[in-house]
Amino acid sequence: SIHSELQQPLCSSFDTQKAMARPRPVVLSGPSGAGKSTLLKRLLGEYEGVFGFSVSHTTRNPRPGEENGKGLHCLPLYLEATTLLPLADVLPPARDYHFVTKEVMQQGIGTGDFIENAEFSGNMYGTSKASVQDVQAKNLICILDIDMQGVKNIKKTDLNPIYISVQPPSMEILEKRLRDRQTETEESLQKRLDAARTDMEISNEPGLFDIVIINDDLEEAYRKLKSVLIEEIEKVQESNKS
Ligand SMILES: Nc1ncnc2c1ncn2[C@@H]1O[C@H](COP(=O)(O)OP(=O)(O)OP(=O)(O)O)[C@@H](O)[C@H]1O
Ligand SMILES: Nc1nc2c(ncn2[C@@H]2O[C@H](COP(=O)(O)O)[C@@H](O)[C@H]2O)c(=O)[nH]1
Repeated sequence: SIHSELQQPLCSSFDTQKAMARPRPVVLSGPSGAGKSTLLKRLLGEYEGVFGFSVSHTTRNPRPGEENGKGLHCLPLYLEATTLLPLADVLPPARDYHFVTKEVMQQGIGTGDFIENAEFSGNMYGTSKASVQDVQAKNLICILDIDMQGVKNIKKTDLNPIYISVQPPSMEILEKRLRDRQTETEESLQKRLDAARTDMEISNEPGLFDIVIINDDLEEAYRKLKSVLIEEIEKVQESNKS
């Protein structure tokens, strides 16, 4: 059961004074394949000791190289050690989860262990209270990489994150990226593309996101991501000095 991981009270009941001092979390959303993990990998690499990734729970099967509960990294590590190429830059980033059964997930939802949960492409996903608390306890900027249902549910909490949407330049390019990533079956790919169409439409709803970043040129998208986060980054860097 995930219940044992959750000893502390939830973020929605955090002490207000402490919450004021805590860095604002970041919600990163957008279609599967838009490039969220790619951008996050760079961000976490450039700013060590500033961000912490909220490790979600999911009922989907792990992809090759994905491990239980580690966060965000590049794969495969053994290859990185044996090559001169900067593989971290050319391989897709692996984003880890707590991989659990449906029963465990449902039990956790039932006992109120999740801030939000959603069904996406036939699998369950959720952000546990503990995953956010673990990061916030270290005074780091907590990053939640979640789908649109998650965004809407987080809006009902008092987490008060910065909301960022990462969008592909077009459906055609998204499909190509997802196919080239070689992580999905045809069925899963079609489900993700269906969800992407809705996501692309909704993302421009006024007030939903603080910024919508079109990830066409990666450098440009990364520059925009940094610019929206720099104030919060500098606050954490300042407080790390003291
Ligand atoms: N600007 C870009 N130009 C070309 N390819 C890109 C760009 N950004 C990301 N990619 C590639 O597109 C694929 C999807 O990116 P990534 O895995 O980061 O998406 P994601 O949004 O995290 O997807 P998911 O939600 O399924 O985890 C990867 O293979 C990545 O290398
Ligand atoms: N609502 C939530 N959505 C989540 C969570 N963790 C991941 N996700 C989203 O799921 C899709 C697919 O992810 P993948 O790893 O299977 O490609 C993607 O859009 C993620 O943002 C979560 O805890 N809650």
